[in-house]
Amino acid sequence: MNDISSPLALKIRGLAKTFERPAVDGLDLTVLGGEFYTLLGPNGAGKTTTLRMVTGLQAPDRGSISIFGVDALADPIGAKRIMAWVSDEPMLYDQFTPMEYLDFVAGLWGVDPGVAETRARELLSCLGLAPHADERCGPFSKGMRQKLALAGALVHEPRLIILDEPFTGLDAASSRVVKDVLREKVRAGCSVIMTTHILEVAERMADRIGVMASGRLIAEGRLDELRLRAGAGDASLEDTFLTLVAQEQAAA
Ligand SMILES: Nc1ncnc2c1ncn2[C@@H]1O[C@H](COP(=O)(O)OP(=O)(O)OP(=O)(O)O)[C@@H](O)[C@H]1O
Repeated sequence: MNDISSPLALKIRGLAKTFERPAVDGLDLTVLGGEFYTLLGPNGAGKTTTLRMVTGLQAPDRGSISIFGVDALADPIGAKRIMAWVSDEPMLYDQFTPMEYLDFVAGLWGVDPGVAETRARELLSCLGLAPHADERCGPFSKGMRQKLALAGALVHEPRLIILDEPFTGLDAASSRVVKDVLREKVRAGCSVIMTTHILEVAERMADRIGVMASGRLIAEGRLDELRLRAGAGDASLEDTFLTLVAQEQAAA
């Protein structure tokens, strides 16, 4: 049952997926409207599998996923209309120029062509791709492709933006630009959930940080709350994170 007045950007309950072993193991996770949420965890913790289930790329074994009150399992198209997914290996059409790509993606979402063109130019400008707007994407660098994928994900003005490792392979200038665009989106009321291994990004950008291990959320909160939880005093996020994961492994 959809409840589109829900203030929760993302509500995951009892989510589970097993491959050879459980990858996501009864996960409960909530992202508030207007919140920047960062998901941390060691390799294999189940972060990407979680996001792939949220975006409909992987079917869960059990559990529920609601996006602003839209049941993402019962109404995947309704859910996709209000979210964006940026994977760590974006698929682009090499023969398209950025403007053609954005026009194509906007068309899939039924965005009015005039509106789409304005948005496309704004996004390319914000992301520093305006000088390449009419060049074919084929020879683009990884960073340029990553930024164009982000533009493509934002062209239908989603309310929830989901990113898997968006800063991997970006140089300092590109990282800054992507951070600025995401911050601006959150200022405008969007919600973001993002995985990263770059703890400094989580520390600087996240309203709340969730730490996953073995398919479950083992800790969640603001950095000061996580420090308290880890008994880590004024330790860095890296120390706090490593302490939390070690505590979980010791308890397992
Ligand atoms: N399609 C798949 N088939 C089999 N096993 C899979 C598949 N996808 C993920 N897994 C397994 O599920 C577990 C969780 O993987 P996942 O990619 O979700 O972790 P992650 O936290 O994103 O890790 P990383 O930080 O390394 O990206 C791992 O053990 C992984 O090998």
